[in-house]
Amino acid sequence: MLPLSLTLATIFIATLGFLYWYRKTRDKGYKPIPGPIGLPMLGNVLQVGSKMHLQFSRWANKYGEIFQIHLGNRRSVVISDPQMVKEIFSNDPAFTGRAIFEGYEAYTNEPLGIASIEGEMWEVHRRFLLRQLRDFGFGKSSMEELVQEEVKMLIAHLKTFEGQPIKNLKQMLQISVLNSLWMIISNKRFSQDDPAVKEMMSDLQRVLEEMMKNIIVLFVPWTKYILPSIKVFDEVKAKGLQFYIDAVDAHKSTYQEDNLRDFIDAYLKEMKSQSSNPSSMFYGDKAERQLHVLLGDIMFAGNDTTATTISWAILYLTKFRDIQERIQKEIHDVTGDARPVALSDRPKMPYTMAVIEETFRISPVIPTGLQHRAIKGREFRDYFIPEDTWIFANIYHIHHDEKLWTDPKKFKPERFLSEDGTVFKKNSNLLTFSIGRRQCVGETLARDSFFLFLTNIFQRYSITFDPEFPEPSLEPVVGFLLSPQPFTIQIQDRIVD
Ligand code: HEM
Repeated sequence: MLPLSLTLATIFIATLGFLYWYRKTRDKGYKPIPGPIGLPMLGNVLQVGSKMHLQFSRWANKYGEIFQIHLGNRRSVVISDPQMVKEIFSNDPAFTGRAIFEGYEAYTNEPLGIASIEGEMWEVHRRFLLRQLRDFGFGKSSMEELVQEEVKMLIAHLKTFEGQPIKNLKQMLQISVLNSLWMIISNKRFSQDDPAVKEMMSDLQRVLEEMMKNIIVLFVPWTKYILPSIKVFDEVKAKGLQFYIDAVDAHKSTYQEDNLRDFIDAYLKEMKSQSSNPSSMFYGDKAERQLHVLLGDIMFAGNDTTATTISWAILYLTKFRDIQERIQKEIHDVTGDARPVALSDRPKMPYTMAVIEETFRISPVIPTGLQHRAIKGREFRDYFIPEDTWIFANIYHIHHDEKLWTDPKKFKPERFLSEDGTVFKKNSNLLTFSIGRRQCVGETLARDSFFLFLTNIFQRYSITFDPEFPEPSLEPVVGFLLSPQPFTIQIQDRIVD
């Protein structure tokens, strides 16, 4: 327990802080940001509970388009109007910061990578990563070819389970998506049965579970002194880091300037070209450590998010057989089921595109986005957002808001189609990948992978729930991501070889 004097001192400082901010806000004529009252030191953490997206939605219904809470001592604002999210995340660079979580860095006391840093290091690496993903042309393969190769392997692997219950489809998808990412990064893939990749997956799972169990440490850092230590995290972090260090070392020893094989080679080239420029972000040992962490960030951000989203779509199509059959008809009409579905088929497949969009809407896997940090105090519309405030986009709420969607709880792809059902219509209220200056850098890759996996799996197989196992509910499992309940399926081959 904390001594009483420390508790009182903390309450005193928090109260002073609040009064200072309140006076500043009132004196300048800013509108106060409404929100629930919290407890000293913990703020609103206990009210948030384990289903943050649902509590954020309840508060949005009560307080409106912007509300304020405290997560421990972190002042946070939550934006629940899509237009406002676009404005705050797009216009002012002051809102592009990220909170640094001490103790969670890969290299102690050195914020590196891309997803959890800010400032020049972030900006330069974000630009570099976007350029590499956009101009992808390492080795001989295009991005589409790499993903198609993984799709083909997965389809062949699934065939070995025909007539049997398949319990671990999500894990198979995770390995396939991991492979396409790892091919881009490191020109290597793993087999579905590779023990190393299975160990990597289960390590990642352990870290996420541990993080979720100890999530309060992120908001109230002093709780690390009273909670069980985050040992698993440290242990797995060291192992994961070593994996990336080994991959970079292997590339360094086989690097050839005129034969760039993958993302690691492209980064090494940039480092070489900046080797006499100490002010460059690609200079020296620090850049090499940055590369290790960057690789981890890309794998972490890209793998589970994409595989979980595809699992959601497979769950919906298995539950709603009429939608599955309609997709299969569209695939047949376009390809004659005589060749794999390609990205260039998309314009001819409005219904499939609508199913993909509806999955992104109803099951956004990162339901409250990644929080931004105000690097400086700034006016925003009629409000003042002080320095160091966290900013959340209330994505799940926006995607389920009855003011924006009819029957938001229903899986209804038609909402993304023209009235006669022939034209796919985007909807700007969809914020699955967030928006603005920190918007997901992997959106194109994720969308391409989703389309290729989904269409080619359903071209080849019809999927039903295994009758021996209970049908899953559509209620999400809330963890680091919003995931579907585990489900067991059977596949029937639709194509005679
Ligand atoms: C369905 C799949 C995916 C979803 C739903 C998703 C969603 C998101 C969201 C909501 C953010 C936070 C944006 C913000 O802070 O405003 C983000 C950031 C990020 N995503 Fe994705 N993502 C997906 C796939 C991928 C893939 C395949 C990659 C691989 C390249 C990737 C790489 C990243 C990175 C590096 C960031 C951090 C960007 C930054 O901080 O500047 N994501 N993603």
